[in-house]
Amino acid sequence: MIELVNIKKGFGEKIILPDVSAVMETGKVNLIIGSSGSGKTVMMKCMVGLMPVDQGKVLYDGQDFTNMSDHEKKEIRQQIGMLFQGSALFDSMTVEENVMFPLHMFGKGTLRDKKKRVMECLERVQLKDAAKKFPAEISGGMKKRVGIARAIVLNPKYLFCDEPNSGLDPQTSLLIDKLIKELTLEYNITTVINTHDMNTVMESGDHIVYMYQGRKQWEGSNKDIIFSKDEKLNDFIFASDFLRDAKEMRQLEMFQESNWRDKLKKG
Ligand SMILES: Nc1ncnc2c1ncn2[C@@H]1O[C@H](COP(=O)(O)OP(=O)(O)OP(=O)(O)O)[C@@H](O)[C@H]1O
Repeated sequence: MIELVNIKKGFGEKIILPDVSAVMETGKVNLIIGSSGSGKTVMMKCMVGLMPVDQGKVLYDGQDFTNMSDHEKKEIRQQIGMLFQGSALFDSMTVEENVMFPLHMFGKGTLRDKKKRVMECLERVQLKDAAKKFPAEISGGMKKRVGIARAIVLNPKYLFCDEPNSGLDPQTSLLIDKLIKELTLEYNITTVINTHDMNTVMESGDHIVYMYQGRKQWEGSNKDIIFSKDEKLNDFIFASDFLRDAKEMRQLEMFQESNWRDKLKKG
């Protein structure tokens, strides 16, 4: 579990996150959503320590990351996997070498053990056959999967994904979402995804934090969204007439489920 406690972050006079508190839950896909400029990336960078916070703290399973020594921070960082926007693979390295990279940096054990672990991860993302290829020789979806294999190679407790679906077609996006969700459950990872993708929200949003102008405007699950009365959230998620209609249809379907009265009361 990752907790943000009263995080404040600004640049000069400009305050981006005035006071954010949120919990990223273990074994769940936690999504940070919000329009452009709402502070999602700044929040994620504060969480992983790429940006120092002005006030407040970030706790990793109860440990105060914000006030740790560099040595202690390094230990937490080794438990963090990151999937960057655009995959950020090294072009001059093969798929296998890209996935090996974190093991060379931080991993213990023999070269043989490391190679075995790399192949396990490539197998998990169904890319064993592409091990000797270079990034230029594979598709965007495959690159994302290499990025995922690299992010999980050190068995992370925490996984951060920045816009994992950017540049992918809807079908490939769904496959990537499914893979991230499966890995999250399989290894009980605290996964945090920064996304604009509404498919991801509706399919993978176990826990969603909606940011509006640097503040946490709403939080809940993909099921709660259907019944949310928060106008800003509704304008953001159900932006088109088509999606508003789809929401109403889904509400009708869910009304027929047993606990609909509770959902309505909750809002
Ligand atoms: N290093 C920086 N220096 C100054 N301002 C910054 C810096 N990084 C971000 N900002 C500002 O913080 C605000 C929030 O930016 P952020 O990148 O977090 O938005 P976002 O919600 O991730 O947007 P997008 O969805 O477009 O990626 C923006 O106004 C941005 O200009």
